[in-house]
Amino acid sequence: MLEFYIMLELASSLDTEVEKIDQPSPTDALEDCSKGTVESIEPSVESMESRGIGTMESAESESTSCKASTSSDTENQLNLATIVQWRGFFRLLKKGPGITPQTLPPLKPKLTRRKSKRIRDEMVPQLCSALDAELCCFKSTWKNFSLSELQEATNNFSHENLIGEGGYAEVYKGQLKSGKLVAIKRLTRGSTEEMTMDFLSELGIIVHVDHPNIAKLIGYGVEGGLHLVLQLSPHGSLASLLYGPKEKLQWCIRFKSAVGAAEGLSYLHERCQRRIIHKDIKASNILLTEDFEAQISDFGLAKWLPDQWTHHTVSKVEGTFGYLPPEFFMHGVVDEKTDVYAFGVLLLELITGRQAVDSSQQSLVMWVGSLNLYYNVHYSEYSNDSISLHKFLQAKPLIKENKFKELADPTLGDAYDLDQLNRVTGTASICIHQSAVNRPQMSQVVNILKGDLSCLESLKQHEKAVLQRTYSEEIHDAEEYNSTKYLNDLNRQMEILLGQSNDV
Ligand SMILES: Nc1ncnc2c1ncn2[C@@H]1O[C@H](COP(=O)(O)OP(=O)(O)OP(=O)(O)O)[C@@H](O)[C@H]1O
Repeated sequence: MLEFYIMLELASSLDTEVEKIDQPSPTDALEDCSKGTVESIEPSVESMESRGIGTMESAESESTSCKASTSSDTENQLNLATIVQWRGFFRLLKKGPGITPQTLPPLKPKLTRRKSKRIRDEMVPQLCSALDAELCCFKSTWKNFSLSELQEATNNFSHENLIGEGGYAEVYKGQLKSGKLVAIKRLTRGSTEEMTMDFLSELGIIVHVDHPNIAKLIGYGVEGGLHLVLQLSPHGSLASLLYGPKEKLQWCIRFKSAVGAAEGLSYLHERCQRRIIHKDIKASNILLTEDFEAQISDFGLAKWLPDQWTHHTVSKVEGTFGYLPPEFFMHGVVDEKTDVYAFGVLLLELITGRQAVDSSQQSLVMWVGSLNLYYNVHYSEYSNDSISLHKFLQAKPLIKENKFKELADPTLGDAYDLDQLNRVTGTASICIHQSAVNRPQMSQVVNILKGDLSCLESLKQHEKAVLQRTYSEEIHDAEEYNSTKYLNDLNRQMEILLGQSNDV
């Protein structure tokens, strides 16, 4: 009866709500679901500043690789249903403690009205039943923290407890009554709607993941703002260790975190319940546990892709400058290879100790390119006769000219394992391959980093297959698109985007 009343109440504003679906918004998986909940959250947020320069946004519309058409009635019904569901969800979040599986609204992918209607019609019934089952896995252990508990834990969000700041949030170190140390992420930037999207997106993704290399959520708080309570990573992020005032990172920690982050990404892409694309892999989003195990964090921009979608297309530039691949710039294409490219840039950071974009706005990818240090990888140069990484990399100018010293972080001195450095550099080269199809999958990256090179053979076959299709226009374009053009484009995009972000 109550739901019927809310539906009536909402029906009058439905047109407005439906219109909102076409408007730009930052998150995906839970975006539609969260429409209409914004007013009901009422977070008292202190700061509504615009987002950080390092993270960019512009107007968005999204599409998938699938064709689409349907009636708007179905969509209105879906929209209304999800609005009602999310209102209930937020009431529950406020009430706590814990969320039971039955009370949560199902997740569904974001599908814009114009471009993805048919797939929505086809998918929703399947999704609902599949998701109902999945909701049983929802983490009812998450605790709902009151504002006073969070204030007590953080000494009233004191400046001394501030351990991190991102484009969207402030992160405070806290100690719970039990003595447990936590990190409390308080969403502070963007409009109320944007913060809500981020919050829901992060919750909606984290609920599906469980892996040693993914940050762990302990609970949340929706009183006096939106808060995520996470396990504290005592060493902070890779960025804080690589670029902070602390002692320089030893090579063994760099290598361990590269492997750990690769394992976490491989899990997100290939082994968890959903195909999850993180979309914002970067040094500040890789946290380190007590024993320097890497944990991927910050799922505010993450997307999940249904299996039948080859990729997702966005017209909104979101992510972090310096980590975005060419196909994203050119066509707005998002898929696993978006993360693979960003991971390649992260590897370059670990090797060189240089930021993806430095203070003079120079991109690391361009810097390495301009030094002509790339391996310019062609798998065909790898010979099956001798399955050794040395062979695979031997032909490359970097090794030949013994240029490692130019590339490696000078603070490392000679304190690195040459074999590992070889592997990491070779992996970085193939991850930032300008053509997404030639980048490896993350499970292959894990294998190569660990020294198992058997996947190079399948990459080589794949490369051959791609080359055989050179008559197709698309591939022809890709061939034509040489590294000089790529660097020029990257440069141009950087200027455009910096112009954009400076305008924000
Ligand atoms: N669990 C944690 N333990 C320790 N430090 C953390 C934790 N979570 C976040 N931080 C610190 O806070 C910083 C900002 O966190 P986070 O990246 O989640 O915020 P954000 O606003 O979403 O950032 P972004 O601009 O990348 O989207 C991190 O780079 C890290 O230094």
